[in-house]
Amino acid sequence: MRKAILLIEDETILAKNMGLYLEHHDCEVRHAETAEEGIALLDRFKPDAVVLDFNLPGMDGLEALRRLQERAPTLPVVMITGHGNVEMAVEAMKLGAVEFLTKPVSLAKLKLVLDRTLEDARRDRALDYLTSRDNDTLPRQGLVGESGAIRQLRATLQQLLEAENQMSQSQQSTPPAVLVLGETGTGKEVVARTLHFSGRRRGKPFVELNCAALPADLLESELFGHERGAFTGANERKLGLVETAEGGTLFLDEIGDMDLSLQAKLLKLLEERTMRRVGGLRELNVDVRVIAATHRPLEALVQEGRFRADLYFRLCVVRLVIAPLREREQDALLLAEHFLAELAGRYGRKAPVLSPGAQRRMLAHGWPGNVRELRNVLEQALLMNSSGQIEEHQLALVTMNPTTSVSSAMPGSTRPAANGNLHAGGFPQNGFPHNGYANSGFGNSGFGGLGPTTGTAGTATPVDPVAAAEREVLVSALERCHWNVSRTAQALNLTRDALRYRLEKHGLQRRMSFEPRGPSELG
Ligand SMILES: Nc1ncnc2c1ncn2[C@@H]1O[C@H](COP(=O)(O)OP(=O)(O)OP(=O)(O)O)[C@@H](O)[C@H]1O
Repeated sequence: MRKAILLIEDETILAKNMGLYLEHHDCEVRHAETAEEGIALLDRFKPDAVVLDFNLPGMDGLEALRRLQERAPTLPVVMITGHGNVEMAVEAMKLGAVEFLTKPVSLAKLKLVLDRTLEDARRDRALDYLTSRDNDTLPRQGLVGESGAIRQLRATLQQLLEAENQMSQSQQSTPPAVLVLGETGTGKEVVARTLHFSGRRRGKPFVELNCAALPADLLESELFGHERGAFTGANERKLGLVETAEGGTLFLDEIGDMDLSLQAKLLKLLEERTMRRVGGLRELNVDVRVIAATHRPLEALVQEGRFRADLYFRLCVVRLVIAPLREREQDALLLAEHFLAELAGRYGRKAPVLSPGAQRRMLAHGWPGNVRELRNVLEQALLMNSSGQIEEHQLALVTMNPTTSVSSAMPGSTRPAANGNLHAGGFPQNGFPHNGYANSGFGNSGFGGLGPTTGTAGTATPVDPVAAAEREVLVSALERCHWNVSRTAQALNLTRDALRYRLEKHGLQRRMSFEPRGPSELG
């Protein structure tokens, strides 16, 4: 991306040379001969950095620096002066100048300084973003649940936190790695966040990365960063997430999917507290606490040679296992109450209660998608409900086709996956699963309460209960949002395209066209 650089320099030849050089290196440059002119350019040009001369006609460089800082406190300013002006340089640094160059200016050095300055600014912005996002997504109540398994987990977390607090400052202060195991949706990330935000590192970044989401080479550069020119396309030096998490926590989700070659680098990080950027020559010291999680049986992966045993043992210094929801059924109703209150608040409604029938249904369900599934089912039920009481038939609990297996079964699961249920998934972007359920007994699962749903042409085709539920959710949300597509998509957490696809599927777009806003919204 081209960087915007504002030069405030009254020496025309120097300014021209700097401008040409920077433009040649993919910068967009504006030049002002006085501080007043430069400050006036700020709003229009919105520079990424300013190069400011000390000795300017009119307002001098220090005063200009003060004004620039007032107007744009995070804007990096590089100062330029003649030789020997040490006092002024010190003053400028105190005022927040990021760098100081003396005349004659080496253009290559100026470029290096700007590169570094802009990279630091990028990292600061990333940290600000991560911190604000963490504050937004921090679970307010931590782990909800009163089952023996959750109480035990909370007690272990408490012990861990106390042990960390007692680590004396003189000792190696990076706490040991933690491995969190549990089926998908059991709350592994909640545990990781609880450890970070309740511990000594809470003021530092919590950085998460899903190791299954990227191919190995991208993952490596994402984690460890790279030097400029390390590979084709590496036009700039980039800091990795390990460095971004300095002083804080790196949460590596789906660690079981990490490539073997990268596992070696991670082991080095854990053992020696050092890392090297891709294409870099220097070992860098880092202080990052690693929390890794997976729904896969890591022990089995070790035996198969797909996960390094030494890394496994290093990660296992603290090993936390979260029981699946079906093994702590009593938590289901507590979690339901918690989510209904939270979601009702979000949708600006009064929290509904669960009817006795709905409670029984929830207690009998297998929850293969665990707490995430429970939350999604309740969100959907809440959207469909207007009576203040959620009935059994409003819970879209999908029973799994016996031929479909849940890949996430953990060792120790008390119920074979094939007897469980398929993740119902709230309102998936690709729609509710509705193939293959015809013979699965799904029709008896309580959707009858939605009433018969006609097809687009009103023909008496056999009712597909999942499609019926989906249609019901759509209609109810559309009505609440006065058939406004954007607002409905937002309410259902869908993209406009995904919603449009679904409206067409259910023949609902014709109805939209009668609404004044409909056709243009549908695009
Ligand atoms: N005990 C709990 N109390 C409150 N909320 C929970 C609890 N467990 C899970 N959740 C919520 O359930 C959802 C899924 O949890 P989370 O993302 O932590 O699961 P996960 O095990 O990391 O899943 P995955 O393996 O798919 O990454 C989140 O919305 C989370 O806030």
